Amino acid sequence: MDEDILYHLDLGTKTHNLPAMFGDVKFVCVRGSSNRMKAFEDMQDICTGTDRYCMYKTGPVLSINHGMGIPSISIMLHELIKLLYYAKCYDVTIIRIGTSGGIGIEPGSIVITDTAVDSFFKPQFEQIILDTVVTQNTELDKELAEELLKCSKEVPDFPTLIGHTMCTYDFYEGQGRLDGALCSFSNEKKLDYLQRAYKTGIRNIEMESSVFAAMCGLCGLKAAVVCVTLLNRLECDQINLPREVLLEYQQHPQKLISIFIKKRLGRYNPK
Ligand SMILES: O=P(O)(O)O[C@@H]1C[C@H](O)[C@@H](CO)O1
Ligand SMILES: O=c1cc[nH]c(=O)[nH]1
Repeated sequence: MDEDILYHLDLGTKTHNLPAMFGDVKFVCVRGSSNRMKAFEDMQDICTGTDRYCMYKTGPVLSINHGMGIPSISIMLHELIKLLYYAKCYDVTIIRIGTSGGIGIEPGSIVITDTAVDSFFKPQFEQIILDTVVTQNTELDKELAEELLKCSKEVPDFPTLIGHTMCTYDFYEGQGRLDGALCSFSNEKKLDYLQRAYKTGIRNIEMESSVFAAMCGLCGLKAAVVCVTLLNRLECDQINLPREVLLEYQQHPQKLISIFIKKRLGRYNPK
């Protein structure tokens, strides 16, 4: 294309010098909400002309939010990956830092995803392209997951593990919840489903990992998904912890990723 407008990011190849703005990026942290982004970086939003996404950059670290669910993160990833390409970035590591519902593990734990699975526990993402269902691979980078697990030894105050992550299209019935506006199954059916999920190695549920793994894999980006669990779905559906506790939990993956980045940059000084 003579010109490419990254519409949802309010950036473009003719209006912005993308290599000058982003050429040194080595780490991209993506997360759901823009507020959480603000807590991460006290910086000027790069995507000022749009309220779809917010983006902040500190040296080699780019942070961007992706909203909720597969369609929202997918749009952001298309434009972000093109941005990295136009900026001539190389050796980029991309990490989704998120929240999730845990299965059979203590709330506050971190799950580093090895493979994202769908609601049938299959390690795949079904993308509809034109009128064809295209099945894409959802495995994440194993070495990166191990490196992150190693970094977690520096933050022993919360358990961290590697496991499968189930990615759904909905927060309520789609995640086997009984507390939505619609509720079409029994508590027994719900527990049977979640226990079967646990037996296949699934340790948490969220709503973006499958398309994230698939798109990053297809584009050759080393990617990881690191989510804190806010509740144990074998015990409840409602997220009923006090706001302060939830905010503290959300810091867990952030602390881990900050150690990981500092270590990679040779700037980690354990206290
Ligand atoms: O934005 P985060 O990482 O918290 O994402 C999870 C999955 C859904 O987008 C959202 C539902 O509460 O939480
Ligand atoms: O249960 C949960 C908690 C956070 N995010 C989800 O998608 N599910």
